[in-house]
Amino acid sequence: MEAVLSVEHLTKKIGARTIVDDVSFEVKAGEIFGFLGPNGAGKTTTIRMLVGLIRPTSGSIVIGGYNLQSDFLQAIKQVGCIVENPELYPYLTGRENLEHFARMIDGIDTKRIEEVVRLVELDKRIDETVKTYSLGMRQRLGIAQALLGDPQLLILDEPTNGLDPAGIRELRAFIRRLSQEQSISIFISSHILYEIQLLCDRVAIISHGKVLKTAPVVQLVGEESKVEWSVDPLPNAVSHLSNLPYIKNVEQLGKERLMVHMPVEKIAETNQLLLSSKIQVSAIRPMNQTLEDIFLEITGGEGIG
Ligand SMILES: Nc1ncnc2c1ncn2[C@@H]1O[C@H](COP(=O)(O)OP(=O)(O)OP(=O)(O)O)[C@@H](O)[C@H]1O
Repeated sequence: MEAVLSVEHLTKKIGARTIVDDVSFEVKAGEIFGFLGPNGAGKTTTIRMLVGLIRPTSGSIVIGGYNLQSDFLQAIKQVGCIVENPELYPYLTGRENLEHFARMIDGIDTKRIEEVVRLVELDKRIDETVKTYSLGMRQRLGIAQALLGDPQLLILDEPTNGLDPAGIRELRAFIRRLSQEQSISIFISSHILYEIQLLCDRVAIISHGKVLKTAPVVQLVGEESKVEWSVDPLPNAVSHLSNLPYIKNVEQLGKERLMVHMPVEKIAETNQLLLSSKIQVSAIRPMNQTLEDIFLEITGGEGIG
């Protein structure tokens, strides 16, 4: 699949500190790509480089085939973004805000404004002042503004920050619809693992300025599973399970309960084996592994900030 954004060996040093350290990843056409890391990991600094707000110390950024360093204007035309909060004028209406930003981009007519308003589903409220909007509506107006120039890539920095759970759900559904209905790739940064897990196709995990892993979300979540087993007698079960090559870890939870790190597809086979060894199995509960667990594993137990 074609890459809409290609980042290679991106590094940003500020003074003696390396804030972004040799970061490489690709965002493919049509995908929702998650950029996941704790506070202070270097996400915003990376995004500020992606949209040309600050210069990389080294490395390259290619957007829609254009190199950001050597072909800045063409490259930047391919991107719509909201870094931190969308900048909106509260005393103007939603439409007036869009008209204002449209004046700064060549070739945006009222038809395009109507289109983006429909896309972000603000038709009914677009002629009201922004100060009457909820935070979720402001976010959507910000996204409308980012979409004005019909970009190939939309970059959203922590878009759910400050939203309530209903607002987060709404924004998630909206982003998914946007990705399905428009030919646009979406890059979302977040420190909320659950968000990325629910929304993204692929994810890069960043910590201390370095990308630790890039993988499809399903692969990450599927790779590692925890299964809780209720067994009796427990010591026999532990010794049998510990000898199986596909079992990574066996943790004792209670007198009869074990948490076993294993592939979900091996549950039936393992159950047979325990039963044939006269071990009673009274319950098997696969736990939903979250990206949080995976993050902790990759970073060797470091918190998520
Ligand atoms: N101009 C700067 N001068 C010095 N340090 C900086 C500068 N900009 C960022 N940093 C530091 O670089 C680190 C990464 O910051 P960045 O904002 O990119 O992280 P982040 O992953 O976006 O986290 P957050 O979600 O908290 O914004 C932080 O420790 C921050 O204090």
